[in-house]
Amino acid sequence: MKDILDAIQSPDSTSEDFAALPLPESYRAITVHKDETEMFAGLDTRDKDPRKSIHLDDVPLPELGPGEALVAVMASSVNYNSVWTSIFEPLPTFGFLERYGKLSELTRRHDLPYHIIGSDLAGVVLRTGPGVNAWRPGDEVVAHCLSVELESSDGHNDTMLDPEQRIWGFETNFGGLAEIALVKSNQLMPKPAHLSWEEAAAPGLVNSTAYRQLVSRNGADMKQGDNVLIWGASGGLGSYATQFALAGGATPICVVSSPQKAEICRSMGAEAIIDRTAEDYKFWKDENTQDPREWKRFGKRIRELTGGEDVDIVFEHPGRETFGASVYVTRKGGTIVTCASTSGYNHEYDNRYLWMSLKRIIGSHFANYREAWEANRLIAKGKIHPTLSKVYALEDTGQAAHDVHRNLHQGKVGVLCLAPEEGLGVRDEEMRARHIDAINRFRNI
Ligand SMILES: C/C=C/C(=O)SCCNC(=O)CCNC(=O)[C@H](O)C(C)(C)COP(=O)(O)OP(=O)(O)OC[C@H]1O[C@@H](n2cnc3c(N)ncnc32)[C@H](O)[C@@H]1OP(=O)(O)O
Ligand SMILES: NC(=O)C1=CN([C@@H]2O[C@H](COP(=O)(O)OP(=O)(O)OC[C@H]3O[C@@H](n4cnc5c(N)ncnc54)[C@H](OP(=O)(O)O)[C@@H]3O)[C@@H](O)[C@H]2O)C=CC1
Repeated sequence: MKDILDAIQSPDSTSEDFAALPLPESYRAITVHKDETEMFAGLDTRDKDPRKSIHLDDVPLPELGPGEALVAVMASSVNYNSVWTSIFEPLPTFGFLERYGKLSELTRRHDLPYHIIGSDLAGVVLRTGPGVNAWRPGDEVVAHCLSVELESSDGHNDTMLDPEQRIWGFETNFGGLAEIALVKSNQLMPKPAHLSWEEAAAPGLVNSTAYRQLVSRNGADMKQGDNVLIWGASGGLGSYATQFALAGGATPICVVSSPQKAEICRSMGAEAIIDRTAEDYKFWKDENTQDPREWKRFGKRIRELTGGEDVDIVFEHPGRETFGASVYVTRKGGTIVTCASTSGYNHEYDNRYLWMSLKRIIGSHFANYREAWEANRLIAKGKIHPTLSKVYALEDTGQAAHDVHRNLHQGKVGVLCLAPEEGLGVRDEEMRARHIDAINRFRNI
């Protein structure tokens, strides 16, 4: 592993040097264990502690197949899907690996008693399998997390519709929270040159998801002048949705839960901000009953902030707790676009406000390769910036996931894998200098 790291850090290394490097038989990886999926049985979601289920193991290097690449991972990031994996909710991910393992001789590699998790990476290609022409050993890359087979016609207009669509490092094995990752080569994209490894690894999953959900024609198809209500506007998804709204000429109405988070949104350029804690919205009277008067109070507050307008788009992901309010406050003909249900997946809303006002609910999930590429291109051009706040060592991934689970973080949380320290991997210092304040906006807050 030391030779790999030396090659990555030497400016003189060529593609041939990387191709000639011997690969280790094993590597360090963040895992959950199949024999521990019941460890939190009976506990409330909040009390399930990722620090107990997340392990740092030495694992054997997987065999490289056609169309695949082995990547030396310099840095990764914590996504909420790794929180779900680590608390075995809503399902243990081993069922996904078992199902994938049944698909073919090659996919059987994924069905193991341990799951190497993580759906982001920035690093360097070490080897490519047969049939890979677009990438070579030595290429500096980031990886998006869409894994598809594309053997069915269904996925050929939009690869997210492939029946064998999976999220790498969640529904497949050999994810990014490790020293080496196995990806399909059509997950690879160029690493933005002005960013360090950990900065480059931070946007991937959430930036691509927010791009499809908000900007793409497959999502809400946001246009100039739209009012966009963004839940968790300084969180993983929300910090990119806020940037997309501002960059696209829309008006974000940012919902956050503290003055500090409100300040972060303000520093991104947002003006309309709602602190849901300070304003104490209680959309549910009890576990089964919502309070439409609270939806209305929330809607009035939005109108105050917009000069009397309702929102064209709601960027939804909290789910059960907020969904009734989200449907209510959307303007006539507007769109609620949802990609998650953090607070519960059985949503309830008053359907009269949907059909009578001709609103639409759109389901959105990650992004196809083109959408992920376009989202990454915006990062590479310095039009959208990473929202990295804190960086952990690989062995502290459990603590990092715990922070995200408990909503103690801002923006994105990074993890150093092979990178020995923060700040390495910047290839375009001049461009970096132009954007340094925006790049550092979330750091250490
Ligand atoms: C990028 C980051 C993303 C995120 O962070 S997202 C947040 C994290 N992700 C999640 O929380 C999602 C986790 N996944 C799940 O909870 C489950 O994954 C799903 C609920 C999405 C699906 O559950 P399942 O049991 O895998 O799917 P079924 O479709 O219910 O399949 C079970 C059997 O039911 C059959 N079936 C499906 N649709 C129908 C139908 N319309 N009529 C009759 N049968 C149907 C299937 O074929 C299959 O059958 P057979 O077991 O024999 O293969
Ligand atoms: N389908 C897909 O492709 C994707 C789905 N996801 C899912 O989206 C969800 C959010 O992910 P991500 O943004 O990375 O997570 P984060 O935890 O980084 O951010 C979410 C933010 O939402 C806000 N929030 C959380 N719970 C509630 C609630 N009950 N009511 C109102 N606001 C709430 C919080 O902000 P505050 O406290 O400031 O209000 C929180 O910071 C997760 O469930 C994740 O699995 C994520 C990426 C892709």
